Amino acid sequence: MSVLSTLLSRSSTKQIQGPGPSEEEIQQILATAMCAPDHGRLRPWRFKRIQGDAIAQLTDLAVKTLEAEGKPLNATKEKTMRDWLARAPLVLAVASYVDHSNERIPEHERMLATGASVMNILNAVHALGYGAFWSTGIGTYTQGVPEALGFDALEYEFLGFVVIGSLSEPLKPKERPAVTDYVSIWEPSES
Ligand SMILES: Cc1cc2nc3c(=O)[nH]c(=O)nc-3n(C[C@H](O)[C@H](O)[C@H](O)COP(=O)(O)O)c2cc1C
Repeated sequence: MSVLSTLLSRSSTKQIQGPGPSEEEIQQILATAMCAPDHGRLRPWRFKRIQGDAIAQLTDLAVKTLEAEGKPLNATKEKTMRDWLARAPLVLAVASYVDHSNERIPEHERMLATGASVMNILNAVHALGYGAFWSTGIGTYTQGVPEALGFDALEYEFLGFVVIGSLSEPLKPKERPAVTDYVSIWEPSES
């Protein structure tokens, strides 16, 4: 597949299963994250690899923390999340390092760089024939889950999880919006 066909055919999926990418493939996927655009070379992206038994522990942690912080999942949502994560061979937790000492580059630019690094990951996962889904569920918006992963809220903006695995069914082509609905040509006024 050409690079452009890869970019144009990517879509997010939760229809995944084991096995996950090999260690060599994981290194290739993560290397693409390091190629994201990055104002000031701040390298704000941070990832934690969560694999094997640690995924079940993350799932329990998310359920318990959401409950303890007054945002419990209902039974259906809990089951859906548990079933999905039980099939996942690899989860990446994503955070952006805030670096309060740097006043030159606004924080939103660091978050954009981290977002771009995740986009590279999603595309690399797809290029290698795997599936992925970026989620800000799984207790992302709690205090306890990011903290347990080592992403203290004072230093990091926690941006959720990328759940990765082999496709359990082929990706369905997805209808995408027309470019013209979102892009126009600027015509400067003559005055
Ligand atoms: C930062 C971020 C967080 C997201 N969190 C969720 C989420 O918690 N739940 C969800 O259903 N989709 C979430 N999405 C959307 C999916 O990851 C996915 O992009 C969406 O289903 C559209 O699929 P596509 O990537 O094939 O266009 C999130 C997307 C982004 C960029």
